[in-house]
Amino acid sequence: MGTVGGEYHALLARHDAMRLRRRILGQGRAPAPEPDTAALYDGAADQRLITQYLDLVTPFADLIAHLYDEMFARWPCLRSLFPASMDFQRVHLARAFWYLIENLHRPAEVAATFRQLGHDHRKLGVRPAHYEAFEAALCVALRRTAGPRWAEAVEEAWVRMLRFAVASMVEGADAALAEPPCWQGTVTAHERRRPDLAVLRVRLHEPYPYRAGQFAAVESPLMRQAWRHYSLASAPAPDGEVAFHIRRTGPGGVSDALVSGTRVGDVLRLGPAHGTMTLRDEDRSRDLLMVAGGTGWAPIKALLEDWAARRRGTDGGLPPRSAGRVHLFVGARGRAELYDAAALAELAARHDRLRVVRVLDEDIVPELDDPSAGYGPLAEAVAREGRWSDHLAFVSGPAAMVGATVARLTAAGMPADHMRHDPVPDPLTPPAGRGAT
Ligand SMILES: NC(=O)C1=CN([C@@H]2O[C@H](COP(=O)(O)OP(=O)(O)OC[C@H]3O[C@@H](n4cnc5c(N)ncnc54)[C@H](O)[C@@H]3O)[C@@H](O)[C@H]2O)C=CC1
Repeated sequence: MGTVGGEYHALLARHDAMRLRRRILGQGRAPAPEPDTAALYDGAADQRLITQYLDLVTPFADLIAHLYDEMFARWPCLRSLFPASMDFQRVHLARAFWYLIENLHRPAEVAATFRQLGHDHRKLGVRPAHYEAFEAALCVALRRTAGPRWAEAVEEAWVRMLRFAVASMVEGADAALAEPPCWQGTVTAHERRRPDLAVLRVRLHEPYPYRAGQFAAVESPLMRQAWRHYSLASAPAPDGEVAFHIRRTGPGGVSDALVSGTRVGDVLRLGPAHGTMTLRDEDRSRDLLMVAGGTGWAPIKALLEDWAARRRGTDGGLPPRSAGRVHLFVGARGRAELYDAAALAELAARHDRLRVVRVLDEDIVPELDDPSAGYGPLAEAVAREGRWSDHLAFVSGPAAMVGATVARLTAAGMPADHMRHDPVPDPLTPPAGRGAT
């Protein structure tokens, strides 16, 4: 298989192109009916069996260590598909196991999640044969971790669960055959706005499909196969440039590489864009509430650009119509942390229907006798400032801030379908910017 570098990916690209060609040429023939794997799988039965014996293999740290040891010992060439540091990978796999086991009684939902994961995994260069190696290593690791009380029937349940997830991943990857597994982009600007924060502009080499408010996995050339999620901080633009707001959370991680080690001219790789925190055509005349904490401002900025383009009718969608108002709350711990103040001021000056409220932690005096004071200052300021139940809300920032704001808005009568935010916590993928070291 060689390395995960250019040659291997070029080979995969040729293989995908051949499969796509065969698919297109075969289009005249009636496609074979797809079996509905989710409807055929009795996930609830496997869930019961796996759960009954779960204490033998949890916490998953040992199981996962044995699994990777076994896999890399038997197939050393697979090591190059993984990043140098496996820490994040281990956490990610433990999350995936927990998600699977807890949701196996809802196979359709699990299948949808894993189809998306399969789509996203194309960028790693993963092929179906790799999943077979993973399965063999998992069986060895289960036996080694569980010891003599392990039962064959439980292992079979684990294998069925894994094959179900893998079948969904392969389906997701196949459905995306017409698009590149990842996109390359050259850094055209790198502005250090704070010692720990940079704003990057990246020009994609090929058209990159995404919508304002979405996020994508990003890889730095300094840390191959270590991908972290960040929001696209600008709406799609004709010049093919995108922006990212990256905060370094510690030394030696991907965010550190992007903030401290990246220069103009470097080439980054992006995975496909995901996320449902987007504006839709039917939202254009609605009043919007936008709440951004810290670098959670990145997708909100993209959404505002999208909103402004829709108002002007330059988004290529429906003709312009009288837009609703936008109330934007931007939270930061202190004045020095407001890293995009000039852009905020410019937006506020340009749009009469946009009202901007900056909320600084240090300006807020907590009310000690308020039972909800623990919710945090930004959420409190939002709740204090108005009645929002008729608005459509977009909330982005630290998970605790998003949770607190959503709780406040819900308590004030805002229905769940009036609020858009990335999942908190996300079942499988750490959301944009999270786990960024
Ligand atoms: N970089 C990106 O593209 C994106 C990043 N994010 C997430 O946004 C977060 C941004 O972090 P920072 O910039 O360090 O924000 P921060 O820690 O400086 O806080 C920003 C705001 O959130 C509030 N806040 C912080 N912790 C809170 C808590 N426990 N409860 C209630 N409110 C709280 C603060 O009061 C402040 O107003 C990260 O968790 C990141 O994962 C989200 C979307 C995109």
